[in-house]
Amino acid sequence: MSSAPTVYIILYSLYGHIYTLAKHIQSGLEEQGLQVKLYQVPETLSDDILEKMHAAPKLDLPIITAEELKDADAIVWGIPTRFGSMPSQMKAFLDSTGGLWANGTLSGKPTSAFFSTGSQHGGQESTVYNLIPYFAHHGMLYVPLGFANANMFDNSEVIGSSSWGSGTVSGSDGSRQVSDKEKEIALTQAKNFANVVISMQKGKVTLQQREPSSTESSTQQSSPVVQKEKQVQDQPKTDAPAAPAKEEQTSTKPAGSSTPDHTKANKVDKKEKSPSKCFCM
Ligand SMILES: Cc1cc2nc3c(=O)[nH]c(=O)nc-3n(C[C@H](O)[C@H](O)[C@H](O)COP(=O)(O)O)c2cc1C
Repeated sequence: MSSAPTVYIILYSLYGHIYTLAKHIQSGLEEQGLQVKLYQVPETLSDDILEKMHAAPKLDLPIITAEELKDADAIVWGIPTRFGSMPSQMKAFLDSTGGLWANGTLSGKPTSAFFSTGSQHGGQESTVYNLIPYFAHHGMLYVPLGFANANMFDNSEVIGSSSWGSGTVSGSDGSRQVSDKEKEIALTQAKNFANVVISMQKGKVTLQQREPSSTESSTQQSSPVVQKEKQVQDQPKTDAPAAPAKEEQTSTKPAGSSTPDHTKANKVDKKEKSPSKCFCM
């Protein structure tokens, strides 16, 4: 693991504000020596509807697929607010990551996010609340911004951002552009996030050097589905049938006996052997 970590910035941007912020996040990450790839999530609205919404021309960015996420060392999400929440385009993409969840593919990857709202109090913070469950379920490591930039204490003008991530305020008609202070906050977020990603990479290398065979298990936890399957595979196979439940009830085994209770073990065994069904691909 000698090359620089690769960060994916994955965004949805209808009027360009998130894209502008993304370019600053990208600069901040690259300044710290990271490789960055920008992607947009698939559009779910028809051209007809997009025209009625006065959407800007589609961004010239590759469209991300869930499968591609496995190649990212870290992921930063760019999210414009919709009714205090994330847009359905972003949610639809995140909902397509069930297969990755089942395999624990994203577990342990650092992640962060930045936001855009039309108004100052339009829900940058509530938007992130809808995002964090996805990170938690995947086992991703969410890195917030904190109050890491002095502009966040400046109340003399409208400034987007919160402790959860940098942000901009586009104005209700989209005419306000990302301000210099918001750009500075985005840069701070990117640099701090880059430091986390770099530190984690160094930690992984150190672990690899110490215990080469166990790096995988010590740095990345597999998902419950994978663990459950492994548990079933690892269980000793026995041809002995489970003892009848009646026997367990009438057992006269003395208290404190060190003899293993096979009756009980067999009962658990039987239960565990019915593999869980996964709702994902
Ligand atoms: C359907 C819809 C719902 C929106 N809901 C909100 C909202 O709840 N709060 C808010 O401040 N802005 C809201 N906006 C404004 C967008 O957040 C704003 O256009 C966006 O952040 C601009 O980012 P972009 O230029 O990257 O598309 C909404 C816009 C649309 C189209």
